[in-house]
Amino acid sequence: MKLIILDRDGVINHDSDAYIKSLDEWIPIAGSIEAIARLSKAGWTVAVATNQSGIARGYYPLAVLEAMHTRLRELVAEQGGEVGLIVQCPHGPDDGCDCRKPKPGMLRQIAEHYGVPLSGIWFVGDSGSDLQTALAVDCQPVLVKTGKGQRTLAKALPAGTLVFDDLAAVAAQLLT
Ligand SMILES: O=P(O)(O)OC[C@@H](O)[C@H]1O[C@@H](OP(=O)(O)O)[C@@H](O)[C@@H](O)[C@@H]1O
Ligand SMILES: [Mg+2]
Ligand SMILES: [Zn+2]
Repeated sequence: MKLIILDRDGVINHDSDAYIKSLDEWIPIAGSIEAIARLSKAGWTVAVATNQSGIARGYYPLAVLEAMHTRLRELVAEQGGEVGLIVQCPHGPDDGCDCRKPKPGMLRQIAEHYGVPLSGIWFVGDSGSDLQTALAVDCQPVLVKTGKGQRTLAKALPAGTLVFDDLAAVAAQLLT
């Protein structure tokens, strides 16, 4: 199966250093919804792995997070595509969970859900933590320049990291 895993904030939707705390603040990055729909219609399974420590920090309730993901699914469905499994880590940095990136627990959960190995699967993110998460389970680290991507680019990247302007460019590469 053709599986790609996406980080959410800074890849699918705009990110903020003040967290994305409401449905109104959840704004898709130009081309990202269409990119997910294009991949999906071409037979790709598009999963999402997202840290959401704002839950643990009390910035927004789980219901708001779920409303954002419902909106994502609706927008992609309007383009004829569908979003696969969305996995989130609601924990804080000090909670010692196994799912908060750069730990690879969410990627492992997605792989187990679909019954596929993770090796070589593209994991698309905007932060260094996303790249480290990919490397931890032999995924292909992919950086986009949206969100925190430019900041991440300013530092050394792991060898072999693929870099694209945005998710639309990632999809264009995979669909050529
Ligand atoms: O990029 P993904 O994983 O989808 O989501 C990132 C968000 O959960 C937030 O993660 C926070 O990091 P801390 O969780 O406070 O270290 C900050 O980077 C926020 O700017 C950001 O909105
Ligand atoms: Mg991100
Ligand atoms: Zn967690």
